[in-house]
Amino acid sequence: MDTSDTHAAHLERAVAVAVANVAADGGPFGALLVTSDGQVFEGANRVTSTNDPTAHAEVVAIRAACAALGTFDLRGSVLYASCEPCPMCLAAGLWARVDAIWFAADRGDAARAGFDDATFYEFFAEAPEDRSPPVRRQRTASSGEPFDAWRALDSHTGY
Ligand SMILES: Nc1nc2[nH]cnc2c(=O)[nH]1
Repeated sequence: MDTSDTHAAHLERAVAVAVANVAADGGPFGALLVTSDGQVFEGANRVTSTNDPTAHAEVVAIRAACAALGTFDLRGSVLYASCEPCPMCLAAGLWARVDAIWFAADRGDAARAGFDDATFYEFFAEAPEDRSPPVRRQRTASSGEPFDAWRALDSHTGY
């Protein structure tokens, strides 16, 4: 059973990864993915160094764990982040099926350092028709075909 000391120790490490990443010209974000058997996978923000806007610390940690473990399902794992996950990272944690997410600093702290995490949460709080940039549906004749093909295939790998 994880104690609050365990969570604090993992968060301290995520924060240390974030601080070290600043000196390496990366964003001030670090994350740890800890599996149920205690394996630890670290991620540091790599957005500017790899020209990848999705390379947030949490996503980097999830990708490292999935690549090393050979799975897309991290059930039983816990994601620790130096800062509250942005909506993308939160969704990545959901898709990875992690059991819990813990964070240290919050979206307000990130905003004070010039990051848009809080702004992007506000995007989802807006009514869909008021969101900017707009996200609009355009039905097409073939839009159902991918799901038809998926349902028709007995051997598909669900996730
Ligand atoms: N939590 C988090 N927020 C961010 N905002 C910009 N980059 C990041 C990141 O790597 N992690």
